Amino acid sequence: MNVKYFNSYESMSYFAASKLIRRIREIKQPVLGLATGSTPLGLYQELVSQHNKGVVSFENVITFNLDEYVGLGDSHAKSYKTYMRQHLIDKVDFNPKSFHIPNGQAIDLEKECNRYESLLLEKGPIDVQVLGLGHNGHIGFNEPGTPFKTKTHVVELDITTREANSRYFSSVSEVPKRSITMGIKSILRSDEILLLVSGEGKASALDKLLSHEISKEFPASALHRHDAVTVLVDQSSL
Ligand SMILES: N[C@@H]1[C@@H](O)[C@H](O)[C@@H](COP(=O)(O)O)O[C@@H]1O
Repeated sequence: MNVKYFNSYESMSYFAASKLIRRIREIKQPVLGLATGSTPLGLYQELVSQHNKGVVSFENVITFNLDEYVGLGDSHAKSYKTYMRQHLIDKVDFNPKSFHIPNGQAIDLEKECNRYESLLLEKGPIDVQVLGLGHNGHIGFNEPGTPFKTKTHVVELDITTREANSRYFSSVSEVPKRSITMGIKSILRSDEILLLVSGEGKASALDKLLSHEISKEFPASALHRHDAVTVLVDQSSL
């Protein structure tokens, strides 16, 4: 695990964007794994800005998002699908058919998880997977206790996760109780992983990760089982 420290959120985001752009230009049909939350917003802003300058095209890029809330989808302002459209997909020359995200409104959630996992296997492996870090060490929505062998599955969200994410909703009771997330196994299949760490209160999660203790009680520790992980730390925010 390679760890890089940055003095500002902007420099971390710029570095991450440059890395993705390099890969997009190297590979004929790049497959990116994307995250939501506050952390990657600067990265997406930088990708859009570089696209507007003509530095990068997303025409041939395929993307897979990590997760989606159960019950939310196209028409909901707080769905991760809407987030991705607002911050990246609708702002660049992206082929909408190449953007994949679990369908949180599927009637049969188990079937939806299997469909998403099969699609990942068919179109993958993911060339670069972007991750954020939850305060409790979650990656995607893989909460503490998730076995490392899990594939795309339905999760009961921790109350601490719902509270942390309630800032996007009018109250914590509006935050869905479940989500669909790529599993830890699905994430570890990626060729390369970029874990972005930014935000108040993330210092203890980062310390835990860097202690190298591997435990399913701290999902991000599974990343020690992958040999191409870079952790980008925005020191100014911790
Ligand atoms: N499901 C998302 C994760 O994909 C995200 O990486 C993490 C950190 O969020 P933030 O970047 O807002 O701190 O928590 C959320 O719940």
